[in-house]
Amino acid sequence: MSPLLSAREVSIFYGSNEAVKKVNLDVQRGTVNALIGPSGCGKTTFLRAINRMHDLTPGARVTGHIVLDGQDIYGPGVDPVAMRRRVGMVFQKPNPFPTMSVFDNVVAGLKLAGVRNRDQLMQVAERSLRGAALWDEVSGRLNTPATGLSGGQQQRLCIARALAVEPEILLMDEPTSALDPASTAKIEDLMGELKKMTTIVIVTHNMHQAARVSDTTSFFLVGDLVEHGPTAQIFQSPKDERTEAYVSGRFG
Ligand SMILES: Nc1ncnc2c1ncn2[C@@H]1O[C@H](COP(=O)(O)OP(=O)(O)OP(=O)(O)O)[C@@H](O)[C@H]1O
Repeated sequence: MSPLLSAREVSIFYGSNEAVKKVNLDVQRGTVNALIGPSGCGKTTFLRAINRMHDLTPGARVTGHIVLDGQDIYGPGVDPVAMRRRVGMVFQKPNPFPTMSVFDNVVAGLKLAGVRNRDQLMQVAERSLRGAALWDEVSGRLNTPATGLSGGQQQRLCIARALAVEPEILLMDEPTSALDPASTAKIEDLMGELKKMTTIVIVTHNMHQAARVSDTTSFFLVGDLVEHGPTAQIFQSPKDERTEAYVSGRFG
């Protein structure tokens, strides 16, 4: 099957600084893909390019091609707002809409798209909250403020919010780095279920996490994609000695 996402010769510049250098990467449908590497190597920069977030950063420039399900997202005539609807994003720190209830947070994207039918919104809210393994904890408090949830619950709420609009791909930028170990474990457990619904690209600093949750791993080093392959191979028998040094904890 053709990959869901193909990056071809993708370079990303901040002014004259080339933070990502001619990256080629394929992501298969229904998989979890981890981006690993030391601080400042370009993982987040690459992730954000998949959502055209650099359009909003003054001085940032993306060259090359990122093809999502057959469409070059940087192609002429592509509307970035429409394109971003196909891509979900979960950030490092949970960022629920603070003035909204749990329910309104989950269905915010649908409401923005004009859906008003209460039954339909309820169905989507339940499906998304179940998908994010949060339903049982919040089904009795859907109309209470989202800010009343714990940090881990807020992050799963953000995952539910992303799932509600059925993204083709879900980008997660260190989604557990602000969470305690129990909440982290819950989100890691969730990954296997999430990939039945969508395709995931996750940036993580935590190599154990990458090894636990991902099918493929990409190792970045100062802007280069040094090695990409099945996670077991990257961690147990990497081909490049720099990957070997990193995954065995000798630097980074
Ligand atoms: N908005 C920005 N403006 C200018 N330079 C930036 C910007 N964002 C990132 N950079 C630079 O681009 C390079 C890659 O940064 P990036 O945040 O993508 O790395 P990272 O691998 O995600 O790091 P970390 O693991 O610390 O989050 C770094 O040299 C960083 O300083």
